[in-house]
Amino acid sequence: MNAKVIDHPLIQHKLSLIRNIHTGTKEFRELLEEISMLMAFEITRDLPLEDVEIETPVAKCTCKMLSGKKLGIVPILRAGLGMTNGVVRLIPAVKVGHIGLYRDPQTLMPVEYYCKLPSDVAERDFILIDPMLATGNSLAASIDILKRKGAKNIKCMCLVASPEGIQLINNAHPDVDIFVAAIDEKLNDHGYIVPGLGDAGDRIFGTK
Ligand SMILES: O=P(O)(O)OC[C@H]1O[C@H](OP(=O)(O)OP(=O)(O)O)[C@H](O)[C@@H]1O
Ligand SMILES: O=c1cc[nH]c(=O)[nH]1
Ligand SMILES: [Mg+2]
Repeated sequence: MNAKVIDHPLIQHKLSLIRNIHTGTKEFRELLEEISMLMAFEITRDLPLEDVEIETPVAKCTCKMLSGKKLGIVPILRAGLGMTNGVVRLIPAVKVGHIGLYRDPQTLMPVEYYCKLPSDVAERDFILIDPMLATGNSLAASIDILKRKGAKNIKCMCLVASPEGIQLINNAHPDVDIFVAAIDEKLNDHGYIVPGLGDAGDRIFGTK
């Protein structure tokens, strides 16, 4: 299974606060941004480094810096926006694409309404961002879009996943690694993750 649970205590603590029905919009947003930053720290741990010569106030030395690998992040609208700033704060020069999808409540299938990606998709490694991986249909469709445009190296960053969603991505896109803060128990009859955190988009933007 290409799913890794990032079980750092700080992430787990903040996730529990986020799940709480009594956590309001302001706190929800702040916590989600903090968790995103912590998750991005782990997801980027294999970024390549190169040697550079640096002169400190004391001596010259050989140090490590990022080798300049081209990276892009792609939040899936709307809820993915809630995890974007945390990553951008960690990687300030990262290019940001957007894929707009909403899940039809009857069919649970994604409906695409927007797509704007960096022009050099084929040259970049991507992190797709969406807090909720429920049926997996939205994430699978987004991976399809990125691959059709030429992306070859895609990772996914989700806050909470269902076992069903992870299975679907593994079957459809076995080359794609998924990083999550938690794998919950199941989906309910309406395709919501149980226990989950409710509707992530509504909780981030205060629309319900
Ligand atoms: O795995 P799935 O079954 O496809 O469900 C997950 C999708 O549902 C939510 O978005 P939603 O459709 O509510 O749109 P929103 O972000 O605009 O609220 C969530 O942010 C995912 O994109
Ligand atoms: O539990 C879920 C499932 C889909 N979308 C959400 O925001 N939450
Ligand atoms: Mg929603």
